[in-house]
Amino acid sequence: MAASALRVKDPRRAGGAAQARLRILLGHLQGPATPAIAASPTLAAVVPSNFHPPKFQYTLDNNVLTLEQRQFYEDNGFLVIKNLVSDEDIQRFRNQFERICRKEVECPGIDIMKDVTIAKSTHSLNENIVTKIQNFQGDEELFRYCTLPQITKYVECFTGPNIMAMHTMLINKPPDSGKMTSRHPMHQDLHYFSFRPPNSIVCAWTAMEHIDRNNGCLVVLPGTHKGTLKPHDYPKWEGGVNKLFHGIQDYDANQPRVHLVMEKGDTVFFHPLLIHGSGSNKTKGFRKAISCHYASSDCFYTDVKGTSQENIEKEVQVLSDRKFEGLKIQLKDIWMIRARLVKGKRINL
Ligand SMILES: CCCCCCCCCC(=O)SCCNC(=O)CCNC(=O)[C@H](O)C(C)(C)COP(=O)(O)OP(=O)(O)OC[C@H]1O[C@@H](n2cnc3c(N)ncnc32)[C@H](O)[C@@H]1OP(=O)(O)O
Ligand SMILES: Nc1ncnc2c1ncn2[C@@H]1O[C@H](COP(=O)(O)OP(=O)(O)OP(=O)(O)O)[C@@H](O)[C@H]1O
Ligand SMILES: O=C(O)CCC(=O)C(=O)O
Ligand SMILES: [Fe+2]
Ligand SMILES: [Mg+2]
Repeated sequence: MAASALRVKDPRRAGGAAQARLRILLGHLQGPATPAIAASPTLAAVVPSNFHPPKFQYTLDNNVLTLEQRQFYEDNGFLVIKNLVSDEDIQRFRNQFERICRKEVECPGIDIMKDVTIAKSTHSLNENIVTKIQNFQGDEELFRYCTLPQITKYVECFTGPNIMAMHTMLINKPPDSGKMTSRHPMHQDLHYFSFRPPNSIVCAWTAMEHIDRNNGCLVVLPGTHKGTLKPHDYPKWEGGVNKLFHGIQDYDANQPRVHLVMEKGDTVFFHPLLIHGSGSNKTKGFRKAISCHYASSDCFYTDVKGTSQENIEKEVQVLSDRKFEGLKIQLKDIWMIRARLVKGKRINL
C-alpha cells in the first residue's frame, strides 16, 4: 500500500527489529548517542555506509533554502520570503480579479463567495462585493501565479520536482461590517484535503499589499505543524460565519501566536497542519492576498469516511449536488477535478 510504503521511508517511524535498531542509532537526533551504541560492531553492520540519518523531516535536500531557513520551517512550520512577487505581476492579478468579479471574463470552475452578511442581498457582482474567489486553475492569467518560477523554486523544497496545484484562492477580505465575519477562524488547511502525506503539501500565500493587524493579517501558531489534524467545525460566533469557514473547536487562546505583518509581494510558505487564521479587517479597504496549495503528484487520495473530515465532505457534497445535479461525489473526486499540473509529471493525484 502506498501509505505504508511512504511510512517506511522514515526509519524513525518504522516497525520491526532491524528498524528498532536503526531507531536507536538515530537516537542522537533527540540527544547524544551513548558511546556503547555508537561503537557497537553489530549495529554498524546493519547500517549501510552511505546511510545518512535524516536531519530534516519537513523539507527536502536542495540548494535553495539556507540552513537557517530550513531549520526555521522545520521548527515553526512556515517561512516568509520577502519581496518574491513583483508589483507588475500583482497588478495583473488584481486586474484579472476585477474582470472576473464583474463577469467580464468567463472562468470555468471558479467559485465566487460573498461575505455572509451580504450573501442574500442582490447587488450585482463587483470587486467590492466578493470576499474571495476559489479554484481559478482554469484562468490562465491568475494561474500564472501558481507557475511563477520564483515561487515554484521554493515549493519544490517541500514537494519535490512533481508539483500539482491543488487549490487556488484570491482572498479579498472586506472591511468588517461590524459583525466580525471578516475573521477567518483558526484552522488547519489539511481539514479540507483528502490527499496525503501532509509533509508533501505546502501553501504559498502572497500579500498583494501591505498587510498587518489593522486589515487582518495571517495569525499563526508556530510549531503546530508537528501535531495532528484536529476536529474542525463552525465557531459559535454571534455575527455569523462564512460558509465552510470551519475552525478548531478546542482552540486555546493562550497559545503563543505570531501575527505575520507582510509587505506587497512578500510570500509565506506554510505546512497544511500549521494552525492559522486571520483577524478582522478594521480598515475601509479590501485586503487582498493570492494563494495556491501545492502537493507532490506522488501524494495519494484518501477516503475521509470515519474521520473528523466527514463533516466537511458532507457539506461539500451538498454544494456539489447543487452544481453537478445529484451526482454523489466524494471529497477526493472534487480534488481530483481541481488538480492541475504545474511542473514535472502527474503521478497519483
Ligand atoms: C474555506 C477555507 C479554505 C481553506 C483551504 C482549503 C479550502 C478548501 C475548501 C473547499 O474548497 S470546499 C469545496 C467546495 N467549495 C468551494 O470551493 C467554494 C466555496 N464557496 C462556494 O461554493 C460558494 O461561494 C457558496 C456555496 C458559499 C455560495 O454559492 P453561490 O454563489 O451559488 O451563492 P448563492 O448566492 O446562490 O447562495 C447560495 C446559498 O449560499 C448562501 N451563502 C452564500 N454565500 C455565503 C457565505 N459566505 N456564507 C454562508 N452562506 C452563504 C446563500 O445565502 C444561499 O443560501 P440559501 O440556499 O439558504 O438561500
Ligand atoms: N478567543 C478566541 N477564540 C478563538 N479564536 C480566536 C479568539 N481570538 C482570536 N481568535 C482568532 O485569532 C485570529 C486572529 O485574531 P486576532 O484577535 O489577532 O484578530 P483581531 O481580533 O481581528 O485583531 P486584534 O486582536 O488586533 O483586534 C482569528 O482567526 C480569530 O478568529
Ligand atoms: O485570510 C486569509 O487570507 C487566509 C485564509 C485562510 O487561511 C484560508 O482560506 O485557508
Ligand atoms: Fe487556511
Ligand atoms: Mg483579537
